[in-house]
Amino acid sequence: MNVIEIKPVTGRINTIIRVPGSKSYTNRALITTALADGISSINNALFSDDTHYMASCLNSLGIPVEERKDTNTFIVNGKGGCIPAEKANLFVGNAGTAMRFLTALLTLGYGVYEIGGVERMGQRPIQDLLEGLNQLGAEVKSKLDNGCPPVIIKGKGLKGGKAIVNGDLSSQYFSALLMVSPYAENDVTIEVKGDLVSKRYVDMTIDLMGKHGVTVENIGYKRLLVKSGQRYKTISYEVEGDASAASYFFAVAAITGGRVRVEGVGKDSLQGDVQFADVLKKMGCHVDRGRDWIEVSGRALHGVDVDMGDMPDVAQTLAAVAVYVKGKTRVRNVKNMRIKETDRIAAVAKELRKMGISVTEYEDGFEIEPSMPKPAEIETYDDHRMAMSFALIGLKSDGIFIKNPKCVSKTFPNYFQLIEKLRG
Ligand SMILES: O=C(O)C1=C[C@@H](OP(=O)(O)O)[C@@H](O)[C@H](O)C1
Ligand SMILES: C=C(OP(=O)(O)O)C(=O)O
Repeated sequence: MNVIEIKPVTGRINTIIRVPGSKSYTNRALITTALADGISSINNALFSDDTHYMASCLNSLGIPVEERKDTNTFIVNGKGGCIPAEKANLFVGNAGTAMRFLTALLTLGYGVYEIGGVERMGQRPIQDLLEGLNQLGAEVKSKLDNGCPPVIIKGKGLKGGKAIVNGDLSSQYFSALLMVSPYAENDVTIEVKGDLVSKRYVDMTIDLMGKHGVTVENIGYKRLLVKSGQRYKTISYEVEGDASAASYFFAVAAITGGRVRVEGVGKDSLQGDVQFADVLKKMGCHVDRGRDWIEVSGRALHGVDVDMGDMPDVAQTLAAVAVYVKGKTRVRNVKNMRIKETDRIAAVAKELRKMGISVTEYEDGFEIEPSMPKPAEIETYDDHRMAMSFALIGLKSDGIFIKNPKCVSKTFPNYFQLIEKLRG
């Protein structure tokens, strides 16, 4: 495991950058185009661990996915709702979307399938999705009976009907259910028990399904209705830039007092993480938006008290910014950060404390009382977002080292090259 030092920037940063395609849209599109009948292309796709796991699983299932590296395109030869393989043992690393979406996809097959991942994947809950699928007539279970992967799917087609699913852990369960529902024998009604977390990801799913000509009725995130018999049309799909990836560059502007325009994601994006720019605005940054870009300029900043329930993946980015502002920052309503790549609330608190910063940990978030960070070697817990966020702190203070920086390959393989390029 190697370690890199992030050195402070010297001059003022004033730059334009383009971030890779969205992980969430790329992995959704791999599923929906696999279900369409014939050739689709996914352009400006993200090429990273999470999307490679998804693509290689589809290939193992007999659904050909070709990677064109020169153009960041996936060419998918969809099988119209059929899963050619009758047996497969799939590995998805720590890709939550691949695990959840493939579990649902395989209920449409006829065969026996197993999906597993790295050790941490074996601690990330999936029981609510399994119960939802079983209510729709599937036969899926947690192999070790602990509500977590590996999962076993005895494919026999999906009947449809009504499923009542807890909304408080992950929106990915709902995206997974929605994407396969048109291929169920009967109409599907999904009832959300409690309040749904990460709602914007469900909007993204419905939006992409719409691009294929499939409609979903969303009744206030309480009931989701999908008519059976709808079929995904093949598409040539342009993936927009990844808003979570963009957050690190907005934070660069905020922390260093510079100006960064990120191209590839703009004012009409449905990605919840674009709201990170609004949080920075609340802290005192200047924010501009165009059709295909968002620009942040740093100013003197102050702490905020924010609900990040619609953007859990950028709460760590905010933690890095919070170190350099005046006054406390409180992040709320992101309890499910604890079940992601690591327990992200505990990890943020522990690593900031190493730098001498005072942090209060809550069940649903954290509060940071800023002070000048002391030199520290930061543990990243194999969490790409720990590595990417905590590196930002090093752009303004000496002696910040990041352990295992390669873990950024989960969603952003060239992250550190882009950060280095900012120095000009
Ligand atoms: O649907 C998606 O693409 C995602 C949903 C979110 O997960 P939860 O719904 O589990 O919060 C997010 O954290 C993840 O990175 C991607
Ligand atoms: C939580 C994340 O990923 P996933 O749940 O898709 O593994 C993430 O990318 O921050």
